[in-house]
Amino acid sequence: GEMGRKFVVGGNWKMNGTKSQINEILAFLKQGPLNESTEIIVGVPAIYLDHVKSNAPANVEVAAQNCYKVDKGAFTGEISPVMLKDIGVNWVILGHSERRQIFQESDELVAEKVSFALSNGLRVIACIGETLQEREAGKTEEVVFRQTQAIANKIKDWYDVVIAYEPVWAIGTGKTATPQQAQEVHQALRQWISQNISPDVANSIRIQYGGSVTGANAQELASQPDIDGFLVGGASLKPEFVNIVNARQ
Ligand SMILES: O=C(COP(=O)(O)O)NO
Repeated sequence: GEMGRKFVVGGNWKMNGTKSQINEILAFLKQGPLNESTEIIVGVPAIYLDHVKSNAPANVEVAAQNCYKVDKGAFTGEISPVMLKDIGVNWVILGHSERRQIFQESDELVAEKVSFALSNGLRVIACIGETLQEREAGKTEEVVFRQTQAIANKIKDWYDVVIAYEPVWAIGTGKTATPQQAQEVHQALRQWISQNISPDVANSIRIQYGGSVTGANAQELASQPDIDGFLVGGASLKPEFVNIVNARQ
């Protein structure tokens, strides 16, 4: 990728899959062919993490879709980053818009989760993005800067962080941001990072685009200089995910 940033494509399965459906996904991932120079991470429902970890191809990393901000204790239903490391899971998706919108996770809680996950040796895909209302009010940049600032307030090192910019109005809607719309936000965010964190972090951090990415639109999006990969929902459950992984040669 640009400036030596390794292209990274995440597949967020969300709350989808049975063991047999997952085995079908693993089969098409195994068949590939998957571009060797692209980093691939699949976001798996927690209950299947060990199964996928044990059966995924070597070049496919496994991520949890959430975890808590404490290592153990009386937090019924929650998952600890320590447990994820214990079963060899090295990635976690945090702050997904569905966690923020449906499960009311605040910027603060997301930032605490990111910080705790990193301090426990996990790598993080940190999700940000504006709602349609915020975009229509011209607040897109204000929102994504605020969400990134909240994380910056809690962490020191960014080398184990990938940012996923996912405009909420494009998630699951079939309404994809145009390559220009996406590039504009990615570029503004990278600029903001350069000014508010450091030029080094700005140049090296990967910023994924997410929101109705498909095999048909992935290549044009991938050609944008500040788009370093994708976080794919619906299409990651289908064989076309292979085309999305290979969108940048
Ligand atoms: O939420 C998403 C995007 O979902 P879709 O690709 O289904 O729009 N990625 O985390």
